[in-house]
Amino acid sequence: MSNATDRAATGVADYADAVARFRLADFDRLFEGSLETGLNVCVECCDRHAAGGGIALEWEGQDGRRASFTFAEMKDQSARVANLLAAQGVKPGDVVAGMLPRTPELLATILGTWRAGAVYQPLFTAFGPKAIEHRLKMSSAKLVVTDNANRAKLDDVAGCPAVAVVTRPGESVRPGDLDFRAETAAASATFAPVPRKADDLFLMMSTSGTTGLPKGVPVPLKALPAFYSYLRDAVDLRPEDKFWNIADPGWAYGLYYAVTGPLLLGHATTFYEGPFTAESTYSIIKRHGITNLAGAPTAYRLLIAAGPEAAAGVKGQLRAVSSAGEPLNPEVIRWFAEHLAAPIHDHYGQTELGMVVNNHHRLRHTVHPGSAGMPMPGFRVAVLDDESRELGPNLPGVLAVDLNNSPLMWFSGYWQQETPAIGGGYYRTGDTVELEPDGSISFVGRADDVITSSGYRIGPFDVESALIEHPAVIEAAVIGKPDPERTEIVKAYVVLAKGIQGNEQLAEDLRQYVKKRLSAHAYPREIEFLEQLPKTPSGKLQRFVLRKRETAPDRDAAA
Ligand SMILES: CC(C)(COP(=O)(O)OP(=O)(O)OC[C@H]1O[C@@H](n2cnc3c(N)ncnc32)[C@H](O)[C@@H]1OP(=O)(O)O)[C@@H](O)C(=O)NCCC(=O)NCCSC(=O)CC(=O)O
Repeated sequence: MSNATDRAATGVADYADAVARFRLADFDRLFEGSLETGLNVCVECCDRHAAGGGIALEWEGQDGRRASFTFAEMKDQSARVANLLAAQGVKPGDVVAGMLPRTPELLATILGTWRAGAVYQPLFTAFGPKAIEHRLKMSSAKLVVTDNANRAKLDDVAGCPAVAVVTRPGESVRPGDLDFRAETAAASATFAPVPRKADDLFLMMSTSGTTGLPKGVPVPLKALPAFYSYLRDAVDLRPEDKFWNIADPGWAYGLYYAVTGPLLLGHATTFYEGPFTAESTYSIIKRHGITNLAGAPTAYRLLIAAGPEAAAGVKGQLRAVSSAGEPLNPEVIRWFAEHLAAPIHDHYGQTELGMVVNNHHRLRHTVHPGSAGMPMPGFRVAVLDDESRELGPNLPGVLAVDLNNSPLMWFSGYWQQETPAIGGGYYRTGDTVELEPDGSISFVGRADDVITSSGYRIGPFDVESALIEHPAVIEAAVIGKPDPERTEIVKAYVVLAKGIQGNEQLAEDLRQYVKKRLSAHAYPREIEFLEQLPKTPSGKLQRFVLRKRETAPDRDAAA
């Protein structure tokens, strides 16, 4: 299939019309293969775009080096990786984990895994051994592809599978590890893509809940039409755009929409390997001529904090900006209009769903500042009360997906776990919202204890478990404390072992402990020492009491 058909789909369209005309079968003509009889994700995201000579990846390293990679080059690389995997005994359906920064080798690993018919599992490079071990155990991954900067974290992982290491110049790999560069250079550049079907998996994600460790989210091939739709209808990715999604492919928004989605549309993606700063972000937008940008509100608020002068150099350059991961403040929308002359739209989704409620850039409907938008065509959502009755406008309830009327829905339950969120014909998101009279959705808050910080979903139980492994800690309770920049920050209340005094040095030790053991992004920025934690008579932790304490107006006076 040529890109011409994809291109014909772009251009502004009426929202109601797009909803009325939605047919799942229309996606068949967008793919080379068929979800019913078999397709290969690497073929759809890479091979079928190779003949046109187009660019698949624009990459910029931490040191300012830049390189472009065509679809044809990535096809070649994917075959070499697939041969490496096959030589290691990886079979279709097996899981291959990647713990790499945003490099060309990361993209080759993802595509090569798909080419072999295997399942790619992301491991965020900020994870520590505890987060890694849980995920590798959960997925039974057969191989981890990483670099030397992250290799040592696997030493403490019980039952770690085989490891392939991507070296930088001058580096070597330790005995027993595979040298990714040497192996792929020596491997054949042909590998027949393995066809898979609608219910076969191609990604294994994880997501945090209130209780227990993160759950596995298996993503089947039938998610591809939903990922395609989001890029086309909400992001409005057009052939002439230069697209950059700032999110890291270690998470859903990055993997679904900085990798899978754009490549499915035959569009180049952009990887910047360095850490986020306002300065580097503006300079990449300028240097790469970015016209279509996606990311989390925290990133946008950090751009705003750098001031209007920093934005002046790219004012008028961004045609469409998409925001996901946290609710977007109306102030950010106003600032982007004034200082960047850019429309920024809020989009709502979850790892379990992909993006489902959006202020679409391509589809015409009213956009209210502060609203999450309208359901993407192919999804029907409802607002439910506690008895799963659908509520009318202006009543708070839980946002749910109507499973019988959502042909794009692909999630059918967590990996090898009960999924109480699914039942009675609905998937309940756990987010509290209100339906507006025009059918749009306004976000109210989270219905459980899950923390939203900087666009990351963080499970309090995960952080509490890491804290109590520290010898000084007896008990811990973790909540999200409202924060103007990061939506919430992780705050921990800690009960110390007998005889140990809480002080700033110990608080810093605990922060570093969680950063190293669990993850660099999930550590408690604030720590308070308490004599005891609020609990029910049966001993159940009452995080809501602590949350109330944080939001009480006289909090500072009382402290
Ligand atoms: C907005 C940001 C760019 C801001 O970056 P910052 O660096 O300021 O903050 P951060 O929260 O990322 O990082 C917190 C700390 O972790 C460190 N850190 C971050 N990444 C790291 C890495 N790869 N390796 C080692 N350390 C790392 C930082 O230096 C920082 O340390 P220190 O604090 O010491 O300085 C980023 O938070 C971001 O990209 N957020 C969006 C996340 C996202 O993609 N969300 C959408 C999908 S969520 C999703 O899909 C999941 C779901 O919803 O289920």
